[in-house]
Amino acid sequence: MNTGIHLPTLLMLSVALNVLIGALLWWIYHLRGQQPCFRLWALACAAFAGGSLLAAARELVDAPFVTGFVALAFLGLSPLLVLMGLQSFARLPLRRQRLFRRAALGAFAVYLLLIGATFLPAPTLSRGVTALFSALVFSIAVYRLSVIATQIQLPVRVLQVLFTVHGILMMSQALVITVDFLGSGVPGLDTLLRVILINHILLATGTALALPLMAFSVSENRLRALAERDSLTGLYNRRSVLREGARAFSKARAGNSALAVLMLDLDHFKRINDQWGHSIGDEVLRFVARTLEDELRDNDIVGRVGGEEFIAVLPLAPGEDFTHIANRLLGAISRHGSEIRGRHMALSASLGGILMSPKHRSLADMLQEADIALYTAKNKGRNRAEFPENTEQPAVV
Ligand SMILES: Nc1nc2c(ncn2[C@@H]2O[C@H](COP(=O)(O)OP(=O)(O)OP(=O)(O)O)[C@@H](O)[C@H]2O)c(=O)[nH]1
Repeated sequence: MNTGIHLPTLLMLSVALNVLIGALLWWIYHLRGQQPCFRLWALACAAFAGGSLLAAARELVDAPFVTGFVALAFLGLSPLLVLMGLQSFARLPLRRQRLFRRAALGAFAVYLLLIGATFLPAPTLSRGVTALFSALVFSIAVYRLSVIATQIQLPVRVLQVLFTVHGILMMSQALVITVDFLGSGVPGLDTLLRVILINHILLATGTALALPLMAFSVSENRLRALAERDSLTGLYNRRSVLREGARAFSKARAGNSALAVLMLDLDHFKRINDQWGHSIGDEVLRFVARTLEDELRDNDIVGRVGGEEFIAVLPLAPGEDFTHIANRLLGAISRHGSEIRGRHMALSASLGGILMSPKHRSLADMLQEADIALYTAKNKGRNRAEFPENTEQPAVV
């Protein structure tokens, strides 16, 4: 079977690309505060390029130790360095990182022993060992990726596919070589190995390109979370909830649909801090955030806008009564908040709620009225909700 691909050209192209990407990763390593994953991935590219060059030199020079054993050592090291980079990128606790590094070094030592033991009597078998080792490393890398980040789907999925296909390819190579070694004979072995090699080269180059893409997407996500989220509760911060709320306001106006704004403030929160300490106070704030998330829907917009003050912007279905939702929230807070981390406390909140009407020109108008309603709720004794446009519906908590 003619693959139609000139292998030496493809090999040289891939070596050149890996050297270039490796240099880029090394540069990024220095630019980005020496994040170790970039150095490890740069070294992985170098190991792949070096191993490929040495293996290719087999045709030109008669130095089997260098073009065989050393080349295979580099080619096995390359996926291991990719995995070590992923491990470091995942920001695991230091103890687990150290444990993994030791396990990786141990596995590499065993690998070197195996290729060393098989190289002289059966050089082809040592290539099978490299393939098997790479397949194992790729399987672990697929698992590691699934744990890394759940928010950024695409680049992680691309890498997972690359690793999976690469793992399967390497496993097939190991199987083909073993079957042939055991004397069963594989028809067209050379062509088969050549096809596997071509795909191996393409996949390795693809991985080198996808790794920085994945790293940047994750960093971008982390930065965005820092800029948009309240670090204590994970809810939107003031800026984001106002921005998203304003968007929902415009959408509701344009679509002539209903929208409500709720402003919620915990009652006597200072007393909780004073009595139980700040860390329990923080726990209470996290509890309220979780309660809001659980009680509200996915398309509702919720944020923490001050110490113990929260805002929710609720797009409503036709005819939906938002006062029920508001009272349900207050009920959930006082019911489930009676015990936090084993401490009995009478947690409650006050709420001001407002329904969008034609007089509101912006979200700010609604917030202003919701704030006044909240103030009224506090003045009327707290633990209640006030709705200026719905005064016939008393707040029941
Ligand atoms: N634990 C914790 N406390 C905070 C945080 N931000 C603000 N606070 C505290 O929240 C308390 C707010 O107190 P006040 O504004 O007097 O409000 P309050 O005690 O809830 O009284 P009312 O709102 O009138 O019912 C202060 O003690 C702040 O120190 C935070 O992030 N964590």
